[in-house]
Amino acid sequence: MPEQVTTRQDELTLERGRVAVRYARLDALRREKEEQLARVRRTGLQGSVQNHSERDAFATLYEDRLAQLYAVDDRLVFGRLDLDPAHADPQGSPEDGQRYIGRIGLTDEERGRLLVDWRAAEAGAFYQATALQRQGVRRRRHLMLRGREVRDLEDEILDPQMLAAGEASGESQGALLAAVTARRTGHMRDIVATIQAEQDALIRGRLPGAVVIQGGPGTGKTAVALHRAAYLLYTHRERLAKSGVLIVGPSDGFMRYIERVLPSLGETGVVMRSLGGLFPGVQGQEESDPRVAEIKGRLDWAEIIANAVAQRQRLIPAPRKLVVDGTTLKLKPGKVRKARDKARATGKKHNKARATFVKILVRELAEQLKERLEKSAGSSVNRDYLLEDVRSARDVRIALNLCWMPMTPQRLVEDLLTKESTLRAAAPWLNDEQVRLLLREPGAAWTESDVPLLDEAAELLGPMPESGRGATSQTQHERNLENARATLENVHQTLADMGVDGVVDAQTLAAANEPTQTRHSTAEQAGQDRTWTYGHVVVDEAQELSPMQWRLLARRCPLKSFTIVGDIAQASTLGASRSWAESLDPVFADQWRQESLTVNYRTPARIMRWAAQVAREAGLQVRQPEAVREGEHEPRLVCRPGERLQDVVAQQLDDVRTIAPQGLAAVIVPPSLLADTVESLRARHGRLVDTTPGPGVDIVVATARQTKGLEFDTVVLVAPELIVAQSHGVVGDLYVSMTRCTQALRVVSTAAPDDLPAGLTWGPERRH
Ligand SMILES: Nc1ncnc2c1ncn2[C@@H]1O[C@H](COP(=O)(O)OP(=O)(O)OP(=O)(O)O)[C@@H](O)[C@H]1O
Repeated sequence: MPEQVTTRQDELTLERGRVAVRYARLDALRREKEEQLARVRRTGLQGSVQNHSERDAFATLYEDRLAQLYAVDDRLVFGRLDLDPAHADPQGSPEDGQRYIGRIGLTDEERGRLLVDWRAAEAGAFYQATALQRQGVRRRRHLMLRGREVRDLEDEILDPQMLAAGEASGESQGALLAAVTARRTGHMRDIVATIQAEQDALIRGRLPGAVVIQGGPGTGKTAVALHRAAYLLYTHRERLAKSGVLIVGPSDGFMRYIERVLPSLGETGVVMRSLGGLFPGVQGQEESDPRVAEIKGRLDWAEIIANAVAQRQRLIPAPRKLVVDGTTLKLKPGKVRKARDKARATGKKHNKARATFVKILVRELAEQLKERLEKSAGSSVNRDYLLEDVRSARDVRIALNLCWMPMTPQRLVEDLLTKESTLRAAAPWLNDEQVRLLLREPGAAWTESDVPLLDEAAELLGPMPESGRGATSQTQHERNLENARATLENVHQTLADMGVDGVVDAQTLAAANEPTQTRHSTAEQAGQDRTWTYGHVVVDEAQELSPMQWRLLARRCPLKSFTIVGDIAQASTLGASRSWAESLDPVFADQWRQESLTVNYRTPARIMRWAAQVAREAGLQVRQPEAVREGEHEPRLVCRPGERLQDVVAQQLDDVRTIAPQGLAAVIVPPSLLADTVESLRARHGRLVDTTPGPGVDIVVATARQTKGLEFDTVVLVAPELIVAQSHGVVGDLYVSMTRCTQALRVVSTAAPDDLPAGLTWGPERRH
């Protein structure tokens, strides 16, 4: 035994030295880039526009590279492959036949390979090789670092000859188990060191087309989706750096939970948005009534919005008198109809087609004016001089606006949702109850289910007519873009000569030249532009999306290159689909494929069995994923009819926190109990309690909906019967809540056991 300990110590010492070499190279590169950046900035503001563009292009490049070099500091290196000679790096590495895998690729001064980026093809074997299919790998070594320090290592021997030579095999579960049992912080961590083979195959899947990844709770769907985004950006950088990748999640809380994963993988160029944030300038809040969300999610809204727009192109029932410069003219119904038909026939959007409508009628009115003036003056008048008089006359403006008003999407949707007659006219098939549910007070905050309606409206209305200033700046923008393109040809050659990697595109550079704007990256520009089309879209918790939300997303990526992850059984919205085909066929026809993930890395098996039982009792078809560990703590149902609910909650929370004293606990409540529970627990625990995870927060109190996608060490789930009732009988929310913990679960209720959702009370060991 002492012999083995010594060997292991030797290996650890060896690896510490080698890892230190890689960090030294990282530090050297940072210094180098910092100096280059400082030098570029020092070049000052003199010179031509072209010089500025070049300087800015270099500066952007160095800044991006520096951000990446700083982002990968934590656990830079995590793996080593020992290879058969035939598979060794042709480029060579300082340690012959050994390949180190890390967050980014690094080479030394002699261009020897110090570190292989985990996304490179040569790193694939680290995740995929098995004893049966070695892919040239003799040994796979996991290096476990904390910060820069190598704390431990773990070997997996795949080559039988090495085993025969006395090397211990090891199943390499240690790194994985350490990762899945680690304390939760409220922020998702990357899984780059322990990606499993079935996950890796999905991460490296091809770019075109739509893939939906179905998996039960905790199977790593979110992790896979994010690592796939990083992989695609690395592998298809030329294409995706210009068009960008959009990542969509269910809520802002969820987006905060995942926001650090991609930067830790060295990627910052993605646009991340919750469903409520997909329309620039609007932050839609959660729709409080699920029935309203369901109605607004129906595909009917494409027709309702189209009707509403068409109804803004009005006819007049009888001739209307208009005074222009003291002369009375007549706006005739037949002429208005003709102008409307012609404007519609242009096929342009409402705000643009309006110009045709106005032009025709102004011309017609000018003709009338000409005739009148000629009659009274007895001499001929040039109609062209009269056009401006007619156009700017107050009566004319009012009359034409009433017929064809330029309109913002916000105004159109606001009118629909606040004026009963407008709503009924656009959607005559809605019944009284539906109309009652939809109507709201003017000025009410936008909700996330309004967002696709606004987008639909924007699609049909088009931008508002541009002011003169806007038009000029558009021309200026085009000029800048042209200039940027010319510059780039020059710059890319210089960069290539210098051996610097990275991409700057013309859009980014053009934005840099626009003095009134702050400089925006591709991601920032994309996020602010509704009509931006992305190269790839990642959708998480996709089972919740309504048909209207899918319609919006399809518009954001006409190439239909999507990674969609979700779990049909976790659906909790009223209109959620019962199958992927129901959701995806209307958008992707047969151009999508389904994959699945089968192993739960979060929830212990003993908790998962209980959750699956509850789901099945409610008629959900759940395929219980195999859990990586059984777990140490039996989940408990604490049913105390007649007691004060908040007392039981407080007591169970204290109890469960002893299991993971440093950990993150969640108290998951039905919406009706949120405020009371926060108040009661704040009175006991003060600032440790909050409604979202954050620094200094040990206890998160939230509804099931708000905890979707998140995870905690321990969970106290309160009043399951109310959670189901307040989701209108849908059991998805309860199922989600039961699967959020990594260690221990308590389900607390003061209702009679018979009133609890089916499946919760089975197994006498759960009654306490
Ligand atoms: N290969 C892995 N190595 C280490 N941890 C992993 C691995 N795969 C998943 N995990 C961890 O398991 C937990 C669950 O992952 P994730 O949130 O991606 O699952 P999910 O399928 O999206 O869950 P849900 O649908 O229940 O929200 C996370 O903490 C994640 O980091």
